[in-house]
Amino acid sequence: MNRIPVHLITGFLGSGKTTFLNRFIKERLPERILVIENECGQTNVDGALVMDGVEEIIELSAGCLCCSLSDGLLDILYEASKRKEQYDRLVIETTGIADPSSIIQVFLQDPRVEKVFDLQQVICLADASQLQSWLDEAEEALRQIALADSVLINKTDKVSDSTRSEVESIVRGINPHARVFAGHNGNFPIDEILDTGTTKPKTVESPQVSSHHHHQHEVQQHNSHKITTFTLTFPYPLDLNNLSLELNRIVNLYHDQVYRVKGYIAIPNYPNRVILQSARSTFVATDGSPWESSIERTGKLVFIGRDLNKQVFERMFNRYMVTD
Ligand SMILES: Nc1nc2c(ncn2[C@@H]2O[C@H](COP(=O)(O)OP(=O)(O)OP(=O)(O)O)[C@@H](O)[C@H]2O)c(=O)[nH]1
Repeated sequence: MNRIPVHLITGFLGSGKTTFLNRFIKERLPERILVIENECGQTNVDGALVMDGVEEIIELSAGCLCCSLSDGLLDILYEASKRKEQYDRLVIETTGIADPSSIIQVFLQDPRVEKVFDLQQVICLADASQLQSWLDEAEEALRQIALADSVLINKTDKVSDSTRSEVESIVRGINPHARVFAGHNGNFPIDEILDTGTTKPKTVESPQVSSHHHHQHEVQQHNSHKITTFTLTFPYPLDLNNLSLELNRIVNLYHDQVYRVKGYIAIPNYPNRVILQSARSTFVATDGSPWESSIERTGKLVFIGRDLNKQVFERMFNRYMVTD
């Protein structure tokens, strides 16, 4: 069954989420896009703007997501899933102060949701003129960048070229795995953005490190923000049955430190890549694209978190490598 593609739009207050969303909707016409707005309190000025150009407006009685974010979202998604013939895509716009991991979790954890919806991208808008100060003030701004598949640096018309490149390097420092685009008034290449994400070959799935370079991983640390991100690569398939216990252990032990893990692995005698991911909660394994016969069955997992020691994780995972 074809699942509904879902795109999560995050970004700090006033960064241009709604402006981008409006462009997105116009560009994807005649697709029907269901928009879920996560506005605290007011429902909602943005809603009217966003619906402009959408063929069908679906009223969801479950109401606004508000502050009990994930619970509200689940109800809304259950309701939206009953009417899935009425739209082609789902876009969720979060409030500026949301920590996206709780929303990502909902898509990974709930089997009823997972069956119908496919969270394909986390897209983060960043205001080029404000990002530095938001990062200094708010942990959520940092997480939004850290967890994004694409970061759209918006409002470049308001800054000099040098500020713009400074902002770009801050973003890349926090999240070296994201694709970074710069632009203004929400004007960004939608098709390229839709080609990023955990399940997209161009980003996580494409083995950028060849299997001949075993264990040469990058370790990136953005010093002022202490976000650590590193990639583990596995030259061989992994024993998923036994690894699962280890994954549960990671979730329990490192709950406060590991924000996001995403990537794919090979498991012995299985024809497809297995996509593994977690957002501060249970790991979820789903079916990925088939292994082409000419390609070695390797794996790659990206970790994003705070003060993580890569070697610890490397040792944990390497125990489950199946080398024969
Ligand atoms: N100068 C300039 N203004 C912009 C740009 N993009 C958006 N704006 C304006 O910035 C303001 C905020 O844009 P929104 O799209 O509402 O931002 P948002 O992230 O949805 O805002 P919240 O929902 O309040 O967090 C609006 O007045 C937009 O017209 C841009 O690239 N340049």
